[in-house]
Amino acid sequence: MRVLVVTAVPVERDAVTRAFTDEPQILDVPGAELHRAGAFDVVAGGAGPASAAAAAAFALASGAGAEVGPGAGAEPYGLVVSAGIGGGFAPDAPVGSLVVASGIVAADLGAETPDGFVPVTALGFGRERFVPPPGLVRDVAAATGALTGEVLTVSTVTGSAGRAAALRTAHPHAVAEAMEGFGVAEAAERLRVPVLEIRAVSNAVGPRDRNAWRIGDALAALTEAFGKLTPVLEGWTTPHDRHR
Ligand SMILES: O=C(O)c1cccc(C(=O)CC[C@H]2O[C@@H](n3cnc4c(=O)[nH]cnc43)[C@H](O)[C@@H]2O)c1
Repeated sequence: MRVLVVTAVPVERDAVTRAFTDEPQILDVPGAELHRAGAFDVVAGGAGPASAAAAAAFALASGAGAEVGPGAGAEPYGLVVSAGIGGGFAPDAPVGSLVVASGIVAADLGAETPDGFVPVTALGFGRERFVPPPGLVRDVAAATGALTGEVLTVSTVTGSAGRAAALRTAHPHAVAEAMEGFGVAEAAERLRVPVLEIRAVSNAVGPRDRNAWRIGDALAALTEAFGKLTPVLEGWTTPHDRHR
């Protein structure tokens, strides 16, 4: 099974491919540059849900997921993974920890009203959550030592204790936030490809302190996690474990 991984920035992409090789094969497909390492095609699609959705959609539609060669079928990608660094909610997800999303949630998609934030579904359209395959989430977490919980997709990085508290009140099962997961999930859903989100925690969600971000440590944790994924994916039986 070929896996598409979507990161925001090139250093995250390279942290993923480094788990397998120092010299990934580079494939230019319309709208995306795929770095191929083993079963993983990795694209740095840009920051934010819109960039991530566009990059994921182009890569998925490119046909690059089709295996070629003797005995191979024309299989599309079997899994899409939104991956990178992220902010962790204290105390559950400390800096340096790894998170696998049990739910991928659009936390700021909706409307502000005098009574507070109203999610898009309460407005009568759209969706606010994708649920990755539960068995795969469990197995990836077990193999990598990751925590599981909801990962919020936000368009604005949280920068205050008040906003962090409000997000946790609205999403009590949230353990992390990042900016791409929901966009990747939207693209994957259109082709009925299962989706995962894996985040290495580089900073705490809360008052902005860019100097405290531990990006190098988080990128190393991401590399280590992807190095442990191959046996998990080889043992995964997709039809029995679909997302909802
Ligand atoms: O400055 C650098 O060297 C650097 C290296 C790697 C990545 C970055 C980024 O800024 C990545 C942005 C990416 O990270 C996610 N992220 C990380 N922390 C948070 C957060 O607290 N809240 C939301 N998103 C976060 C996010 O997915 C960004 O797209 C810089």
